[in-house]
Amino acid sequence: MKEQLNGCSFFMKNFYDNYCIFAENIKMTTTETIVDKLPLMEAFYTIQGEGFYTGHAAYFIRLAGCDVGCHWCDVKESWDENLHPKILVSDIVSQAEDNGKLVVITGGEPLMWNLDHLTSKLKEKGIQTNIETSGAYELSGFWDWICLSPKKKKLPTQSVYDAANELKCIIYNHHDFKFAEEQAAKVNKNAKLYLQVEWGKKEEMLPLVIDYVKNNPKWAISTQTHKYLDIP
Ligand SMILES: C[S@@+](CC[C@H](N)C(=O)[O-])C[C@H]1O[C@@H](n2cnc3c(N)ncnc32)[C@H](O)[C@@H]1O
Ligand SMILES: Nc1nc2[nH]cc(C(=O)O)c2c(=O)[nH]1
Ligand code: SF4
Ligand SMILES: [Mg+2]
Repeated sequence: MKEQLNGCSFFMKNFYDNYCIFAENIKMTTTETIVDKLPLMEAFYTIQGEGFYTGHAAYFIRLAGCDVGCHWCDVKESWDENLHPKILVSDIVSQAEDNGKLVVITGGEPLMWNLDHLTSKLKEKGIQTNIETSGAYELSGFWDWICLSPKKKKLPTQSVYDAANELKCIIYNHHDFKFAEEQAAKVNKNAKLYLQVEWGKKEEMLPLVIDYVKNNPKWAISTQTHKYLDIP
């Protein structure tokens, strides 16, 4: 019996050691090989124009690639990742270091890529990491602030509903108010709630958004202030 137990614990220890080596290898592969480069459309230092951080200086890193297909998207040039160069994460981070203390990762849909490596390197440099995402892919990365802007065409994953700090719903038509309420019911209860009018529909829809927020004060208005300020 004792021999059997000894054998068993030897087996378990061996299994555990091998598992740790296996897990470490996977970690190394994802960190070093798969995501040492990311498709970058542009990076620019500006003022956050939307949501909770409106008005704060921020360095925007716009990763390329998106398959969600919003017909009113204001950055369709980002959709095809093949049109943009793959840049070393170390170079993206060193550029960010020269441009303030807050980075916003956007796109395209940034969560198409595993963002663990990029965000851990930014955090190592003491930079705050915020993300703008539709939530259509599983959450990766280490975040100080997550802005979830859900889209009907490709709904968010549970991982993003659970971790979001703000929910920013775009109002293009009347049905979008209903969709916004459905999304508010799915996001974690601490998330701040914003309605943002679709830029091309603001003359028609902004008065409705203003009335809606006055009648439903759990919501606040987010406007694309950078477009009024005529900055990037
Ligand atoms: C270009 S998207 C990139 C990040 C991510 N794909 C997403 O949709 O959240 C950045 C933000 O702009 C919003 N947005 C895009 N086009 C817009 C438009 N025409 N009017 C208002 N907001 C818009 C998105 O909903 C999102 O909150
Ligand atoms: N100034 C400024 N603020 C922004 N907030 C979210 C943006 C985005 O495109 O993700 C954006 C942007 O493109 N410019
Ligand atoms: S998910 Fe974001 S980047 Fe993709 S089409 Fe919609 S607004 Fe544009
Ligand atoms: Mg924008």
